Amino acid sequence: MDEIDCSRKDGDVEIRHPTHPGQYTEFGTEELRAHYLVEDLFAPGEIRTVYTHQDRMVLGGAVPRPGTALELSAEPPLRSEYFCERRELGVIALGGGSVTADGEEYELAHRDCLYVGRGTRSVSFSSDEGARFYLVSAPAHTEYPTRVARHADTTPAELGDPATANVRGLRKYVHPEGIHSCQLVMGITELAEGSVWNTMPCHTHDRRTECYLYVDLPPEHRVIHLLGRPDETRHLVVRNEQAVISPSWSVHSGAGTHRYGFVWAMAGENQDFGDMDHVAIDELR
Ligand SMILES: O=C(O)C(=O)C[C@H](O)C(=O)CO
Ligand SMILES: [Zn+2]
Repeated sequence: MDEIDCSRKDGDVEIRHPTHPGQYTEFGTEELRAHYLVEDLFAPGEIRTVYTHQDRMVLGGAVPRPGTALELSAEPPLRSEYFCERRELGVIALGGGSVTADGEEYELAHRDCLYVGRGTRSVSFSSDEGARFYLVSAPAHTEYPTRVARHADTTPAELGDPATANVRGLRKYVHPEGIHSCQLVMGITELAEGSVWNTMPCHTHDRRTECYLYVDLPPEHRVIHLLGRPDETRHLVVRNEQAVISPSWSVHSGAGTHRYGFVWAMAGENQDFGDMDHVAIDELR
């Protein structure tokens, strides 16, 4: 296959084009990574963003230096005056810091979530503790209030079993019974010590794109993330704080060489968490 331009830049934003489920089977390791893996979202003193045409989600990382706030701007691909002019934004703090939205400061502890509604003109990030902020945005048709969900106040759904090495707690932050949004559904799943599998048995969801950001993985460890159609899977070897974009036709599951957690975020046709196309383990190939 000819080399393809799968991650061009527009301004400072990396652009990812959608792929057809017939294409990825022809991809080698580098093309798989260039299409589906987001490797370097977090850099000191920068806000980095990746615009995927999969449900037009934007993934980002903001890493403010102590004493200097970083302001989120509307980069050229958005063709808008300010970032949230037509978009909503979910933020997960990785470390303690604050987000200021239209002059209101929200203090976030590690793993807290801030939802920023459409129409918010200014959003900035600051931290004296070296926090990283993970950003996920989707187009929004109306305005919902900006709100915080605290990790400490959210009761996780307990999933999995020690016998299948997939004991994990799933916290929902942005969802129809929690923080209201137009499209975004977002939360965090944390594996128990000794568990390594996420989202197995796995699923696709034909009506949404889903992105995972892996966290809590020591530098020398990796997650083997499964993607592709259930009957023809491929894998990505993923480091800590790297993200994976899963098209609607792709499974999204993984096993780590160590316990870890991951931020999951979806956008698309509906917000029904249970709207999954389940795949039995014996259907996987
Ligand atoms: O551990 C899990 O299972 C998950 O966290 C699943 C994701 O939330 C997901 O894929 C939702 O569609
Ligand atoms: Zn899913």
